[in-house]
Amino acid sequence: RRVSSKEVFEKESKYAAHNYKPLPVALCKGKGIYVWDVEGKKYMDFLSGCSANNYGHCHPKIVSTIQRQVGILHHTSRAFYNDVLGEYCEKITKLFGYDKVLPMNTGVEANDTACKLARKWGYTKKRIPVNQAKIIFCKENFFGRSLAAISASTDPLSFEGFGPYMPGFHFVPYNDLPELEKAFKDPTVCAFMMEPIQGDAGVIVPQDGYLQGVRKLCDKYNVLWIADEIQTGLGRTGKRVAVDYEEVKPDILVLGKALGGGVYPVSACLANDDVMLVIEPDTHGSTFGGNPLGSKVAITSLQVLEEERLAYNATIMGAMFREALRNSCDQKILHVVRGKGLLNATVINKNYGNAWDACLKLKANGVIAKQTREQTIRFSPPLVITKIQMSEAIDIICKTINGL
Ligand SMILES: Cc1ncc(COP(=O)(O)O)c(/C=N/[C@H]2C[C@@H](C(=O)O)C[C@H]2C(=C(F)F)C(F)(F)F)c1O
Repeated sequence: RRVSSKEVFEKESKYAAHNYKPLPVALCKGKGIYVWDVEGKKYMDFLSGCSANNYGHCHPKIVSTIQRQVGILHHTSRAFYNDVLGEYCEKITKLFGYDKVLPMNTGVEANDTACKLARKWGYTKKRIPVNQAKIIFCKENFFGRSLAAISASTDPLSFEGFGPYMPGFHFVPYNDLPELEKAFKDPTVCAFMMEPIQGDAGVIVPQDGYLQGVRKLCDKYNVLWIADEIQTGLGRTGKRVAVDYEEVKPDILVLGKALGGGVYPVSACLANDDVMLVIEPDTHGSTFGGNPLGSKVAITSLQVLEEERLAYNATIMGAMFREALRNSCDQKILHVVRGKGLLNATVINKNYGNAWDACLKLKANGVIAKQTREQTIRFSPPLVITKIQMSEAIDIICKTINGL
């Protein structure tokens, strides 16, 4: 007998920490953009596992890669070499145009690694007095849930009750170059970490030219630019990485989520030798970072991204999505549609209820998505979505929104 949704909800509530309040849907199967719940109901996945499932559920090439490699060699630690890591490092550094990669597992680990690299570079190359290095973050940024990451958060939900906080972390408003320049005047600043589009903040797209402005200011004040592309990277915004929109290169590029094909935690910090080589043997690492199983999956995920031209598909499908919602949804109810590629969000006018209630109604109509803020719904389907599937989803979303 298959378990019921109710039993799934109860068991998880009884035995799992209550660190989330999931949408009440119990999934048991996925294929492409579709998922099924335990009662057999089919949904279109418009969250893509927080943008880890860019390639859709159970992509055949990714599934066969992990099935094959897991039976050959899945973990060695970095105490020894393995025949996959070098191949993966060559592929990812050449694809994104950096000298080297430091392989980690989760997004927050890679961002933490980027901060360690930047501080070490600050002391050895920018001659910042030891333990005085500052890193600048944007208000409303999200880089994970670790103690360092929440020290770089302005969202009480992320940091309240978990102090004391990491010293040397300071804030500027997002999308504000004059404020950023003021902060850079402090010679102890070693880096500026930001998301090219702020995800958790509700898909906040900065003005055109912001990224070029950041690049110029980082050059002028000898500050490392860390771009957190864990959510925006790997085709999600319609480019290989979102910074490609302004043809600028960060000093440290951080990737994660979809890098592991949605089947295995793989994250990465990419940098050139003048930054990367400040880390010497045995001064940083992790048990699973660079393991052959995750590395093999990452090779395949990068292949799929390129072969299936998923960034281009995200551009086309994203434009179709925003166009349709702007034209077919009642503007009284839905007055904002924003994003790039297939990273989009809408804001529901609070006279028509909140985003959570809207997501419950979307679920009833066959689309599952999640709110990021009280009134904001993020829509981020897998990048493999087709025109027919997108038009079907648009019909459901518009019907639901107009019926709020
Ligand atoms: C830009 C960026 N940088 C680093 C990380 C950390 O990566 P991680 O350590 O999780 O692998 C994330 C992770 N984002 C996830 C985590 C999840 C949760 O509730 O924690 C909420 C979710 C999320 C947020 F926050 F915005 C979204 F993707 F749904 F949109 C991220 O988005």
